[in-house]
Amino acid sequence: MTARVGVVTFPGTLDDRDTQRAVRVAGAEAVPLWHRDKDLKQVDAVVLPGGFSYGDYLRAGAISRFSPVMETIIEQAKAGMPVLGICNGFQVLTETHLLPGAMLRNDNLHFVCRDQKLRVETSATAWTADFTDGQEISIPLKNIDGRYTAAERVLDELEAEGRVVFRYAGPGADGRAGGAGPTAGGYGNPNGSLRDIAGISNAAGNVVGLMPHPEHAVEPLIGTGRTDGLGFFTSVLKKLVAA
Ligand SMILES: NC(=O)CC[C@H](N)C(=O)O
Repeated sequence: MTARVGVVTFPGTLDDRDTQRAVRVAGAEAVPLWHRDKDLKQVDAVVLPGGFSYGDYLRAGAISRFSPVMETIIEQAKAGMPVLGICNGFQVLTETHLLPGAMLRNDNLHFVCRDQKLRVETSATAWTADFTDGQEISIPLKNIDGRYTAAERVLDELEAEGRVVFRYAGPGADGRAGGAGPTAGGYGNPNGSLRDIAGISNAAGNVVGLMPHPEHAVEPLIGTGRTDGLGFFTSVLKKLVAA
């Protein structure tokens, strides 16, 4: 049976089409979910794509948090359903408190758009099982509110529990360093995120959020031609088949 992966569209979402395509390229059925749907149409997993949901008013992700679709997603995520938040989706996940911390404006106050190298710190999540620990990948990054922040205590806890899933690890494979911020460690960290954190998971490992965009790097003919993002979508399929 083909796994069904829901892709949420809020007003202002940008990357839902690319995310649906990435799901299909990986071999699953992409199920569009509208922000007003409380019913998740029996999907096995959900992706919250990038964009500017509700225009990023108040704060990125702050209004989406109260949408009907999120009510059910929060419930299901707590029951173990795999959820991936990409960029604006990660911002929504911190606003809902499914993931700890918050996203601040990039330290250079600019929208940063570049190819970004990441280190996959752990393959022990629903969305990274197809990578190896320490593997370096390059996928696009494009945001203005990407500076991950959390209390020291929370950061220590994330590290101790192996929940830092991705760290910024240098400019992307295209070698362009564009947009690195003033507090960044060399050109590696593009926005001043604490401890170079690009993505984290919840304690159970089913909910993952990251700022860079795997859905834009799944086909050799598009973009940088790299397919490093495909592993996110194939990882969750294996998990669903095994379940
Ligand atoms: N690409 C995106 O998802 C943009 C995310 C967000 N609205 C920001 O600019 O920070």
